[in-house]
Amino acid sequence: METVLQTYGLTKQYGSFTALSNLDLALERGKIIGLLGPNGSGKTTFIKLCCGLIKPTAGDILICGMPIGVETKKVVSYLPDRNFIPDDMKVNEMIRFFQDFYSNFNVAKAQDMMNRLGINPAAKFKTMSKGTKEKVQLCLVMSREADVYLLDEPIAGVDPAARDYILNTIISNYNERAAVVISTHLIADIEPVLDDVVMIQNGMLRLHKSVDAIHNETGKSVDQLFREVYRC
Ligand SMILES: Nc1ncnc2c1ncn2[C@@H]1O[C@H](COP(=O)(O)OP(=O)(O)OP(=O)(O)O)[C@@H](O)[C@H]1O
Repeated sequence: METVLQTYGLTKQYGSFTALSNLDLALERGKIIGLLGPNGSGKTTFIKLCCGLIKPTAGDILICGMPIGVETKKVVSYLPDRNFIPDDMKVNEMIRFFQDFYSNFNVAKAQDMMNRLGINPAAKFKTMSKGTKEKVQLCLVMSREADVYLLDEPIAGVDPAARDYILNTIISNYNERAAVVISTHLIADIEPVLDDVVMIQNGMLRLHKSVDAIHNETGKSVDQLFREVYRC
């Protein structure tokens, strides 16, 4: 399987605090990868580094063989852990904005996903509930034909029925040449769609394994293993 995202000795310090330490990771195309770890373990830091929003203190990241820059931003689709749509913008305006901004944005796909989720394209963002806002933003991000999707806590506020639809349809039906990285604490919900798991702790890589290997080697679910590894 071809590597699409690779890090070598990736380290990020905020002042004297080390948030990520010497991370060597290779993520493959065609995989949905759960990025797991307790609060403050470095998940968002990792995602922001891969998006080019912050710069590493040391180490390198290659996406599709390229260092982080303009070219990687074209092939990385990023869902931040906070709202990115201006309050007064309507959904259909945001779709046009994405269309203008990203050459790889598939308008029909976005409209279809939003239609299935019952989202009113004429609604202003500020009038929507927390969960609906998350759905709109995820639909936009997943409608880009990207090589790497980086989703930071994508469905924390979404109700369980919509969560199933999102996981089974939107996240599972991504471009098969891509890798989808999902940072989440909703492990039991997301586990059925995951291929691989990356666990980090105090900014260090704790485990990178396929979900099947975890099941076979430990007889445990990822959720059970997580609770054991990170027991307080
Ligand atoms: N801009 C910053 N300045 C200083 N410290 C920071 C900054 N951003 C993050 N940190 C620290 O780096 C560590 C990792 O933060 P990060 O947000 O990557 O964790 P996380 O795994 O995403 O956490 P959570 O699960 O709570 O979202 C934390 O200790 C955090 O306080």
